[in-house]
Amino acid sequence: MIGLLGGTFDPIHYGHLRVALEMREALGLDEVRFLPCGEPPHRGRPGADAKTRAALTAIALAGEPGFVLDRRELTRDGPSYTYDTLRSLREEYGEQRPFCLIVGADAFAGLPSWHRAGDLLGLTHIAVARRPGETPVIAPPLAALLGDRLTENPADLSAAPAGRVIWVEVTQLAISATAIRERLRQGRSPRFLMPDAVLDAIRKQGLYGREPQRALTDPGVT
Ligand SMILES: Nc1ncnc2c1ncn2[C@@H]1O[C@H](COP(=O)(O)OP(=O)(O)OP(=O)(O)O)[C@@H](O)[C@H]1O
Ligand SMILES: O=C(O)c1ccc[n+]([C@@H]2O[C@H](COP(=O)([O-])O)[C@@H](O)[C@H]2O)c1
Repeated sequence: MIGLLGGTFDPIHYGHLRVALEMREALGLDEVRFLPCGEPPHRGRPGADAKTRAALTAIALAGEPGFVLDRRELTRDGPSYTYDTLRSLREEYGEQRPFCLIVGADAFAGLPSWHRAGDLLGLTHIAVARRPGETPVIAPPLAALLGDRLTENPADLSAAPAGRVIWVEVTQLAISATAIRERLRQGRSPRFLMPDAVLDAIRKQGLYGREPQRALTDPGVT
């Protein structure tokens, strides 16, 4: 089964990486494809352009087997609708390969407003990252989409190409790209919230505002 983690990744951080890894383990995914949005459908313009966000994502994934950068949303015109991405993946992998779209609970709550929301579960399973101890609140429009598709058994997902929804408990890391951008803008460090290699690239390219120079050189510490 292929895991699909779409996001604006503006920039990628440990919240994304950790959820991908725990989903891979919990669901026995063959790989997790990270799909940076070209043009995010439901939000304003990102802080960095699509090519840059994808390049930072590539840096973050380097060296982790089974984590793959998928650039297909970057080259499409218009909003990066997940429905179009799933159709494109189906053309590549055929109708039988199980897909599992990975989403955070926040993104999942907004699912009814997505483009062709009613058709998505015909193309993929969905795994929702749940905080430990959290009882998911499912509003009526989402309940209508879900029907009886909820399962607690990962084997139900491997057994079919699409159509089931599972909640997976993941270590909650209260990290958001918004908070990272804000820190960078204010000259505060986002170190340890994201891979050092990603932060180095951000600093080198002067993205998301500037951080102050260190007053002292500290050999061996970056
Ligand atoms: N800390 C986190 N833990 C679990 N899932 C996360 C976390 N941060 C983001 N996600 C999920 O990853 C996917 C992509 O998220 P996105 O790129 O919008 O990151 P973000 O940090 O939420 O960004 P922003 O703060 O700019 O909204 C979404 O499904 C989102 O719910
Ligand atoms: O297809 C849609 O209409 C749609 C609407 C909102 C979000 N999405 C997808 O959900 C993923 C997370 O979105 P975001 O805005 O939290 O980065 C990303 O892959 C988006 O393309 C998709």
